[in-house]
Amino acid sequence: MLETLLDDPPLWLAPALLSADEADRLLHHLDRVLAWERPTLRLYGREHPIPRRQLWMGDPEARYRYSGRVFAPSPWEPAISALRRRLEARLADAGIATGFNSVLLNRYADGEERMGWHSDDELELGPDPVIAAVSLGAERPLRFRWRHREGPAFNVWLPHGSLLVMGPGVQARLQHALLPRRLPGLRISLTFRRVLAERSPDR
Ligand SMILES: O=C(O)CCC(=O)C(=O)O
Ligand SMILES: [Fe+2]
Repeated sequence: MLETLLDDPPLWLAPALLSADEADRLLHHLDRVLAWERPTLRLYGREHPIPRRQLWMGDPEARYRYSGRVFAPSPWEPAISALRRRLEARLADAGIATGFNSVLLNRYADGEERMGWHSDDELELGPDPVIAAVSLGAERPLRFRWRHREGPAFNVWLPHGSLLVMGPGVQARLQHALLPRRLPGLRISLTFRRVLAERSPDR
């Protein structure tokens, strides 16, 4: 069920949170119904469209800062609320407390679309966040590297319908990226988070 990929800090994978049928249906549903956005990032005074599409969703108070801007989340879409309940139940069974109140959805049209190196270590996530990532569509590797070169970089391949859990310490000690690859096919990921209201930006 939950395989341990790394002990310290903990990284867990459930290769089949969803059945292939459920994952297919959810992929096409989300692709069709969501109002996907392609915001721009400001880098050295120039605006660059991000190399993927995305959408923030969550409770109204779960405001989020991203690239110097504050986002108010879209309201929960029913299929995503259902997925949240299901993965929270699965994690509770494994003794992992969550309380997710927001999710970042990422849509990669093909292998060219990507996300660069980062840690999800924004202040509003608190010091040791647990982040749960559901993957749908094309199987691609999430690449990890140690911030202080404690070990070699490694790939985690994320199958259609899988759940990857980044436990306490993963953001502090590692970075991750979805690098471009010559792979065809749409991929959507959902990264569930808990934004702490008292740390949430108020503008
Ligand atoms: O698409 C992925 O699997 C990675 C997404 C990610 O790192 C994020 O949403 O912060
Ligand atoms: Fe991330």
